[in-house]
Amino acid sequence: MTATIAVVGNPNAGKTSLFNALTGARARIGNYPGVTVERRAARLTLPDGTPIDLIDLPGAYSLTPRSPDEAVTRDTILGRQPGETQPAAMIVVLDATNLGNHLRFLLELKRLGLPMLVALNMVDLAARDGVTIDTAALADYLDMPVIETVAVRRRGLQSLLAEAATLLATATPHAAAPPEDVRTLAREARTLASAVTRTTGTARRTTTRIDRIALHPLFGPLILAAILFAMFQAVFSWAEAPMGWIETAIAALQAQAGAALPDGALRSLLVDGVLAGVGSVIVFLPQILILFAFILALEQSGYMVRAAFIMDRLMARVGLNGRAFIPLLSSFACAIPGIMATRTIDDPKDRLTTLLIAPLMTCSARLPVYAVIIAAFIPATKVGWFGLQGLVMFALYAFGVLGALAAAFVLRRTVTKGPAPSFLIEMPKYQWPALRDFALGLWQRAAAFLQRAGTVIMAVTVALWFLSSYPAPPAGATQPAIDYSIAGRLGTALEPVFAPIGFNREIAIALVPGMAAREVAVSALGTVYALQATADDPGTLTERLRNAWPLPTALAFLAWYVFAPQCLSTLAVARRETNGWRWPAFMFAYLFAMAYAAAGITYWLSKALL
Ligand SMILES: Nc1nc2c(ncn2[C@@H]2O[C@H](COP(=O)(O)OP(=O)(O)OP(=O)(O)O)[C@@H](O)[C@H]2O)c(=O)[nH]1
Ligand SMILES: [Mg+2]
Repeated sequence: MTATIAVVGNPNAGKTSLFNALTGARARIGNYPGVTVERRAARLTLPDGTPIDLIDLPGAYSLTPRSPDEAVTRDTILGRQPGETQPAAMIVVLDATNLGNHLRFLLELKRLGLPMLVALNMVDLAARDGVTIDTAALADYLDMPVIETVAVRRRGLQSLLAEAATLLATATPHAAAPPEDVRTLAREARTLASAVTRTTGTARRTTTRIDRIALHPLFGPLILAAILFAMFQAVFSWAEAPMGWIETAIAALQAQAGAALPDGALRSLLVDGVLAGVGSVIVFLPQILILFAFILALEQSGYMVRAAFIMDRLMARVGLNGRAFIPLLSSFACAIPGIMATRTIDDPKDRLTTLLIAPLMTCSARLPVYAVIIAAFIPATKVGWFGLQGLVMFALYAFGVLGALAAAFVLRRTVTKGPAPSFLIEMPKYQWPALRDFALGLWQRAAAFLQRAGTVIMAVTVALWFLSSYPAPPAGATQPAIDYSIAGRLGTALEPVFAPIGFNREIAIALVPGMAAREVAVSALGTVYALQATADDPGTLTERLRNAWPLPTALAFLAWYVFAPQCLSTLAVARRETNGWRWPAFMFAYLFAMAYAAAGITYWLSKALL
């Protein structure tokens, strides 16, 4: 059997960066504690030819877990994970700039008696801070190899692997020592750290200086608001040109396919189904990339945790702590990693609340929905310095956040009642995002988006095209063809449910496949309206919507999507994370009620006012 080596250490020490560098894996990294929440393994060959399985683990402070992710780490190290044996050895990753704290966990691990070696990581940042470490003395004291590494620059990896090979070949496990009191270990760690560390006066100066402004009680929140605001303005203004190119390309493809194929079902499937549907989603790639670029920069620079800290006071008002802010901010990308990130929250009720409100954060799949409607109904004028479209987008995100806070407020007083949790989190050091990781992260998101467009969205769109085209209308039919189709009838059946909130039959049709993925609502509208269009109408989806929907309907549709309970994958992940259908069912129900109410209120109010 292949031996396993576990990569262990405190949160944010650079374990996953090291794991990626050693195995070529592409696991998520970020400059804040709690990025990795699951174990992950990859095969690797040591210099002497031995194959091993390297296991990346969630960061932990000790073998006494405080949250579900730390429990995974303990169970893996102790060999308690079902179907797994204890690792043959451990690579303990230490942050060279934070030895005093990180050595404590190492000293605790050492008592287990497993062969160990130390990756003294982030020595580049230590040097920046004027910190040097006497590696030989540290190795001597600990009685194990200590190798300096810079995981993000792939420095020290060869020596690390060579030592790992020697360790596996020669070391025999010691007898385990009984666990030691935490305080004794902490004292030993601090003494050891100061004995091997030389500091010139500049330590952590940069970070402290930036934090004096970034965490300032007045400037802090202003800076955070400005960053988020700039993000939404950028999503609109920077993406405009590339979106135009993609639109032109798709229109050209449609024209070519239309000219090349004879009039009939195949042409309609390709032009009105696949190209109109999938094309209407792909157009949003530039916007999604800009959004992700901002989120990645926030995650990797170290600002994310500051944002959580600034938000803590507001979060406390609704009964959550700042810790919850990180999963919630990740949910701007997608609720699924957001929900998984709640594993780092120690208090179960706090965790459940965060998990239940995560879908209210506007995920990137909702961006196309918002953008289509905004482009169709909100004029591209300027309000002062800002574009009106960007402002509306910002407002929609803000409504999502306010909805989440309101939901948390109510939940914490009813179903997830419990004591107010305290907020304790380590502030990471600021640093520029590593270009390679940044580019890779962006590429992964783009690939995932295009893959969804090519699989789920394409499949659902094609299915919808069939349902909207068949049965074909009888000869001499007077009504539009879609009236006779299965989807048309389904839409007509659902219409009464949605008519009170201003939704028409086409929206009712689009909402059903939109459960698969939220963007599908856009591709579905693209297909449904393309099928309804007459042959000599070359309009885009935007133009078609503008003609077909009154403004109150469009606004109600936006309001619906702020709260929409859709996306089956989110419900499935909620089921997995809460071990049952009870909470996902609750989540669906309360989100549906909120969406319905919000859309209804928006519809009737705007109808009365406009
Ligand atoms: N300058 C520098 N940055 C590093 C080094 N290793 C990792 N980083 C950065 O440190 C941050 C944390 O890296 P991760 O690999 O996600 O840390 P982790 O230990 O897996 O963190 P958790 O999964 O949260 O426990 C990232 O922003 C990395 O880019 C290093 O040697 N030098
Ligand atoms: Mg990690």
